[in-house]
Amino acid sequence: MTLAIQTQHLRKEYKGRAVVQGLDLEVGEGEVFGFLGPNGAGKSTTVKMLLGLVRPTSGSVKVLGGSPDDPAVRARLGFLPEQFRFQTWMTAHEFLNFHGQLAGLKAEELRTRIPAVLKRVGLDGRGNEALGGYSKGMLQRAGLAGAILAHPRLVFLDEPTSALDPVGRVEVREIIQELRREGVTVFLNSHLLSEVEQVSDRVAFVKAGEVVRAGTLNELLGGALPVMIKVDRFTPDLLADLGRLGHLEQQGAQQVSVTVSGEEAIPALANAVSASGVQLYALTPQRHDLEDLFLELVGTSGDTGQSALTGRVA
Ligand SMILES: Nc1ncnc2c1ncn2[C@@H]1O[C@H](COP(=O)(O)OP(=O)(O)OP(=O)(O)O)[C@@H](O)[C@H]1O
Repeated sequence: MTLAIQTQHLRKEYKGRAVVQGLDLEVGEGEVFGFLGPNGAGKSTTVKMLLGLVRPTSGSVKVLGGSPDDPAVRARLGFLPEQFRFQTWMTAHEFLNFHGQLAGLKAEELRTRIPAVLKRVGLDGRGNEALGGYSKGMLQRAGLAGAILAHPRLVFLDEPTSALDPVGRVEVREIIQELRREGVTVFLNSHLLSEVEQVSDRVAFVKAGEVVRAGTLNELLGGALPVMIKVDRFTPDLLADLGRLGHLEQQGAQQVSVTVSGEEAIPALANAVSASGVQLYALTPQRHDLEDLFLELVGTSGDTGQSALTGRVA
C-alpha cells in the first residue's frame, strides 16, 4: 500500500502540555479515512501538523511521500477548515480565482474549473454573489469548492457538513465518494459518526492525543452479530435449528435473538425460518455502529471530562 500520510511518534506540546502525543498514523493512497475523537482530543492540531501549518514538537510527518513544508507537496493538498472565515467582500468566483492563483492554476484553466467546482458543490449560478451574503451552508459549500479546486491528491475535510442541512450532507457524501473513485485520499474529521460510517474505508479513534483504536469498519464493527428474529410462533424444531446456527436467546413468545459469527450466517437463519413454515415478521441484524464503539472507547466528552451518558465526572 502506498501511503498518503505517515506519522511517527508525532507530538505537539503547548506550554509544556502535550495535546498530541506519540501519534502513529498510516493512511493509504485513495482511502477515505475517518479521524474520530472527543472535543479537544487533538484532531485539528494533528490536521494542522499534517498540512505544515503547525510545527510538531517532535516526531515525523510525511504526506504524499514528502514534507508538508515542500511547496510541490502543498500544491497537491486540499483543506476545508472547521472554522472557515472567508473574504466576505469577494464573490465566490473571485474567492476561488484568488485561491486558484495561489495554488498555481493558470487563468485559462480557472475559467472552466471554477464553474465546474461551483456546480459540483451545489452553487451553480451563485458564483457572482458576495460571500458576505451567503448562508452558513453556502459558505461551507464554497469552502469545499476551494478545497477541491486545484485537483488535490489528498484532501482534509474538518467537519465538512457541520453547517449543512440533510440534503447538503448527502451531497457532500457523494462528493467524498466521487473523490475516492478518482483515487483522491480523503482525511475526514467529523463528529457525525453515521456519516463517517457511510463513507470511510478505515477510521482511527483518538483520545487525549493518542490513537486508541484503528482499523477498517469491518475489523472494528464486524465479528459476532446478534440477529433479532420475530415470527408469529416458534416451533420446537425451529428453535433447535436456530440454536444450532448461533447463540439463542428467547425474548418472548414471538421473538428471539440469535448471535451468529457474522453477516455470512444470515441466509441460513432466513432459510431455517422459511423451511419451518412459520410467518416471518422481522429478521434484523443488530450490528454495532461507530457511535457504540465511540462511547465504549472514549466514554467521556473530551473538554469537560463528563460522561456522555450519565453526566458523571470521569
Ligand atoms: N494554539 C494553541 N495554544 C494552546 N492550546 C491549544 C492550541 N491549539 C489547540 N490547543 C489545545 O489543544 C487541545 C486539542 O485541541 P484540538 O483543536 O486539536 O482538538 P480537536 O480534537 O480538534 O477538538 P474539537 O473536536 O473540539 O474540534 C485542546 O485542549 C486545545 O485547547
